[in-house]
Amino acid sequence: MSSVPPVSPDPGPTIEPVLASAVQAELPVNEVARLAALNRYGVLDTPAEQAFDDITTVAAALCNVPIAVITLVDEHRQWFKAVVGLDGTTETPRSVAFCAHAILEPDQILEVPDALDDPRFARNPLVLGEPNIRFYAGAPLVSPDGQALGTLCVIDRVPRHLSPRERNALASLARQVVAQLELRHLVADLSLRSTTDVLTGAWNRRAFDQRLAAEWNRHARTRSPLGLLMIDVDHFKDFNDRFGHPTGDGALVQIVQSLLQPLRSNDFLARFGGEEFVAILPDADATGASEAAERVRAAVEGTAWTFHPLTVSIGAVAAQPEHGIDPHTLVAQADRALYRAKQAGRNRVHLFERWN
Ligand SMILES: Nc1nc2c(ncn2[C@@H]2O[C@H](COP(=O)(O)OP(=O)(O)OP(=O)(O)O)[C@@H](O)[C@H]2O)c(=O)[nH]1
Repeated sequence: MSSVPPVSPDPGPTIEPVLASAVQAELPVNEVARLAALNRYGVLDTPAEQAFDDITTVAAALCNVPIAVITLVDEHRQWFKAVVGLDGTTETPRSVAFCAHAILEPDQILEVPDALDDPRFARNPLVLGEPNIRFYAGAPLVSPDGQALGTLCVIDRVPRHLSPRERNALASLARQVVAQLELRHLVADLSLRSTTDVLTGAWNRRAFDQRLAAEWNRHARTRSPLGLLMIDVDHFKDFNDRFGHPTGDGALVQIVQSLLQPLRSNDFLARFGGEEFVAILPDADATGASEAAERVRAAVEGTAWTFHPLTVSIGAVAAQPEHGIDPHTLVAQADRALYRAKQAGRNRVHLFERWN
């Protein structure tokens, strides 16, 4: 065996590899507000939707390009809400995103006729490799408060230009993307308002009915128990009479905080009406429901009240699938148990146990 290392063959003249590297866009001056506006829409990582898919389809057809994308520029990535012509791609790093450059000028379409001729993009990995971008035009998606959230962009693998009509059409479609985002945001907001109690911020009766129906179905499907607490503030009329209705309103707000504090994150608290609240306790059997009720009762009793101490009485109940009851009966039984707790002196829990 020789200790002399083998002589490597002459490598010949060196060829510099063309290294892909992106010229990163600067951050917009209003980046914090821009990201806040984007997050307000709650659109990131949502499933595909026909209305957005339709817009990219129309954009690709109008501009006669193989690729069109609705892309939203998140903190470290651009995420695609809708895409034509890029199978399976849902996001790329922000560092290589053309759109990260486009959002710097919210009032203009960024048009790159030939990426290989543009020092910002000539060595971009999306140009030198898949999807081999040569032409790019991105119309910023500008929210009503002036934040550029991302772009509607059209892309080709050959150099080209947009005609003035195509530019106008692309800008119009970008406005339609924002209109769709606004519409969805408004609907979500309205839906939240219609299920929230204005005074306390707790879920309202409508939300309770919906959640009880959903939890009841789950309870029947998984054959897991379902607990329910009916909670009523004690002597609240006296409190109102003594301190006035507005102070009573403040106390109801404080009560909701006390009621929520011992509940688990998947429990559901709603204002049933007036000074009565209801909590749905998924998977809680009779023992779990009465223990949770006692924790809730104690939390209210232990609250540092602003005006005068308040207590609650609680009717607790838990359904097992073999009980063969319906959700209305569950609520009625919790109400009966609450009545018993009131009769027994208030500031206490009564567990409903007898089904037959
Ligand atoms: N401030 C305020 N009071 C409310 C609200 N909703 C219901 N109430 C009051 O809650 C009181 C309920 O009175 P009652 O049903 O007699 O019950 P209670 O005085 O709590 O007596 P028990 O339940 O038997 O302990 C009434 O005075 C209602 O006006 C509200 O939104 N704000």
